Amino acid sequence: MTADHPTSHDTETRADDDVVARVLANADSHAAGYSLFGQRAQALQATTDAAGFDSTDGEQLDRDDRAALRRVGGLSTELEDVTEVEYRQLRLENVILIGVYSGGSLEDAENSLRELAALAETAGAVVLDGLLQRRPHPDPSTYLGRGKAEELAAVVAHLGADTVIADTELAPSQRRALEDVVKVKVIDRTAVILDIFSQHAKSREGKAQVELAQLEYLLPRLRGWGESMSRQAGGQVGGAGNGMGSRGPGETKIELDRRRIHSRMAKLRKQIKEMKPARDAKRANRRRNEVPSVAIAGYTNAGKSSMLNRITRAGVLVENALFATLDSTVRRSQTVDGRPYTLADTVGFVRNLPHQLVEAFRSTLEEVQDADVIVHVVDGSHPDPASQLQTVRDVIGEVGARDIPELVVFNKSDLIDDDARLVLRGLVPGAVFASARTGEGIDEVLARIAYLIPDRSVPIELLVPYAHGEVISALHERGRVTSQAYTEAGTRISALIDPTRLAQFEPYRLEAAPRS
Ligand SMILES: Nc1nc2c(ncn2[C@@H]2O[C@H](COP(=O)(O)OP(=O)(O)OP(=O)(O)O)[C@@H](O)[C@H]2O)c(=O)[nH]1
Ligand SMILES: [Mg+2]
Repeated sequence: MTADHPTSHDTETRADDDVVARVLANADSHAAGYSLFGQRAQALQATTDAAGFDSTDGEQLDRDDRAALRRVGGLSTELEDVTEVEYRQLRLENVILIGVYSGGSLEDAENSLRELAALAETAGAVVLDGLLQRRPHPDPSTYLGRGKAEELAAVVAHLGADTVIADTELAPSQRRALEDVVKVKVIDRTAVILDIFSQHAKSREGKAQVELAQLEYLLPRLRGWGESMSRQAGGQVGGAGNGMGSRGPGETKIELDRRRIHSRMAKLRKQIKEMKPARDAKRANRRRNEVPSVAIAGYTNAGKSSMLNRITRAGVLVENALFATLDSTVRRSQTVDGRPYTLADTVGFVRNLPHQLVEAFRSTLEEVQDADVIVHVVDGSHPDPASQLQTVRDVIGEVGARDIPELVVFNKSDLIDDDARLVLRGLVPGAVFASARTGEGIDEVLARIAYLIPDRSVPIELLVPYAHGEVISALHERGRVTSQAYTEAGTRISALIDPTRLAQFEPYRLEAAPRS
C-alpha cells in the first residue's frame, strides 16, 4: 500500500521548507550533492574550475543578468491564470533522476542520465541521485516497474527530493501514475529542456517560439498538471485520498484554459510569422553582399560561443551551462588573406531533442542551412564525443545541410590526452584539435575556414594617377593586392577583389580582368 509508506511524512515536511532558502542554497552548492552519476556529471561542469578559470572564455556580457532571471516567472503576463502559474512553478529543486534502459548498453544510459543531470543543473536544480532500471520496455503505466517505483518512493522520501525527472518523454498518464506512487512531482526531460529554454531565450522571436513550444507541450497534459498541482497546493502529497475528490481544476476550468491556450498559441504563431520577413530580409541582404557565411554548430556546451569569441572577440555569452546560447549571434570576421565572412553562433544540440523544440529552433537552424561552411565544434574531452558528433550530424542532415562543407574541430584540446587524441583522430580523420581557452590550434581553424569558404574574387589591374592615393588605399582595404609598381603615369597595381566591390575601381582599370 503506497499510501501507508512509512517515509511519506518526511516528504511532507520537506515540502514546507522555505523555498527561497533552498533556491539560494542551490546557487552555492551548484555542483555539490551529487551521488552516483553526480560525480561524472560534475566532471562536465567542473573542468573549468579545476583549471583555475571561471568560465572566462568570453567577455561575460550578461551572465549575472541571466542568473538573476533564473527564478523569475513567466514570459508573458497575458495568460495569468492558474494553469500557467502552476506550470511556471515547476521550478526544480532537489531532484532524483530516473531512466530505463533495455538492449542498449548501460554506458549509453548512464551518459544520457549524466546529460540529464547537467540539464537539470542548468535549470537550477540540485541532483541528489540517479537511478536506472533495466527493462525490455518502460512500464506503460508507471514507467519504472511497479516494484522499482516503490523503491524510488523510499529513496525520494529518504533524500528529501521534491522532484523526480524521467529521462524520456512521459505519457501524461504515466506521469500521473508515477506521481501517485512517489508522492512528489514527476516531470520529464522535455519539461526540463523547455524550462531551460524559457529561462534563456532572449530575442522576441526566441521567446515567442519557446512559449509556443511550452504551450504545445502543456495542452495535452492540462488535466495532469492541474491535478498534481492542486495536491501540492494543498500541501498534501500522498495519502489515500488522491481520488476523484482531490482532482485539480474542474472540467469547466480546464475547458476555459484550453481555449485560452489555443488563442494564445494562434497569436504567437501569427507573431512569429510576422517576424520571419524581417529575418529573411536580413539574410537576403547578406547574400546580396555575397559575403560567405560560416555557421558554428555543435553539441550543447561544446564551446561554440568560446570559439566564436576566440575568432572574433565578439563577447558572446559563455557559460558553463547547457544552452547558454539560445539565439544565434552573427559576427563579421575576415580570413587571413582579407576576405570577409560572417560567423554565426548557434544553439547547442542535444540528444532526443523533443520534436516541439526542433520546430522552435528552426530560426537558428536556418543559419546552418544557409551557411557556406559549417564549423562543427565537438567537446573532445567529453566521455562520449562520438554520439554527440552523430547527434549533430543527424540534425544537420535533417535540415538539409548535409552537403555543406564541414570542418570538425575537437575543442578543449587542453583537456585531451594523447590516447584520447588517437581515438578522436580515428573518429574524424580530417579534424582539427583546438582550444578556445588556450588558443592552441586556432590558427589552424582559421586557415581551414579560409580554405573552405568560397573565393569569389576576380583579378584586376589598375593604373592610378599619383593624385588619387585614396584609390590605392581603398584597394588595399577591399581586396588582396598582389603587386604594386610605380610608373611615370602613376601606380600600377594588381589585386584580387570580390566582384561586388569593383565599381569604384572601374575608371582606373587597365583592361577587363579575365574571368576565371
Ligand atoms: N578547458 C576548456 N574549456 C573550454 C574550452 N572552450 C570552452 N570551454 C568551456 O566550456 C563551457 C561551454 O562553453 P560555451 O562556449 O558556452 O559552449 P557552447 O557550445 O556555446 O554552449 P551552448 O551555447 O550552451 O550550447 C564553458 O565553461 C567554457 O569555459 C576549452 O578550449 N578548454
Ligand atoms: Mg553558446
